[in-house]
Amino acid sequence: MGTDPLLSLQSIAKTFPNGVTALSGLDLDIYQGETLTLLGPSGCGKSTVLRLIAGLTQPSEGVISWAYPRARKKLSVVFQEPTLLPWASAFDNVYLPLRLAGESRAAAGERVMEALARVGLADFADALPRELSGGMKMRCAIARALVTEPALILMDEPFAALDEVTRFKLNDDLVALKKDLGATIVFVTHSIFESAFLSTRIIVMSTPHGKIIDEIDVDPAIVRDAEFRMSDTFAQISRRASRALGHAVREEA
Ligand SMILES: Nc1ncnc2c1ncn2[C@@H]1O[C@H](COP(=O)(O)OP(=O)(O)OP(=O)(O)O)[C@@H](O)[C@H]1O
Repeated sequence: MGTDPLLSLQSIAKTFPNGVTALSGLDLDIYQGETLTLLGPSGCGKSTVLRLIAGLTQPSEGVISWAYPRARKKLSVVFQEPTLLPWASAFDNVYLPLRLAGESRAAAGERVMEALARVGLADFADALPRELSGGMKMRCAIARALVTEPALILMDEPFAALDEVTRFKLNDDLVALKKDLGATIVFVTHSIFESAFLSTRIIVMSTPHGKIIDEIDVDPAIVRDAEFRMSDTFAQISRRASRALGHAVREEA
């Protein structure tokens, strides 16, 4: 991890036109190569942070500064819903961002197939979304996010709608992908175990206004495998996150 942040959110406030203040006075640095999770109760502002970073909404106050101007262009977002085009094949869904960037199908083909292979869908390039399971649809959405070779991947509860076994599998796959790609990941989740498994840093947020109430560093050198899930370290991280989350929910009550 470098010492200079890839991006910095400084004194960020976000008040929506209906008067709801989702965030105020938020300071957060995101470092190159980390897997940062934003963990917190529903409504504490996690998605708003992600949407601000993605440029899908603008802060009411404060600034988001990037290490280099191109960095903000090299990001991809994965949402909870895979949002695939129902009439298009897995190949064409993954090709979409390249098509929108003006690339021909032929020129993009190899990269599309490579992205599908990375998520284990090489044999399903011609399948329509309705022919894919929930987990495969999400893999396809991840392949679509990877195909542009982003430096930063923003993931908003991507596995929340999946059953636990599929979720574990996709967590494992994300760790492998991350090792391969080295991209920076910002991951929003409600799940303590998911955050403990994936993260190199956990930011625990609370209501009101997205207050950061704990920050948990997890050694990036830890191998995130089945053994890690059973380890004391994993239990310690989970306990600390759980305690912080308990405070977050009590503050809310
Ligand atoms: N477009 C919007 N207009 C008005 N209020 C909004 C809008 N988007 C979010 N909010 C409000 O801002 C607050 C933070 O919402 P946000 O979706 O960021 O929380 P979250 O932590 O991601 O929640 P969840 O885990 O349920 O997705 C909530 O009170 C929400 O109702």
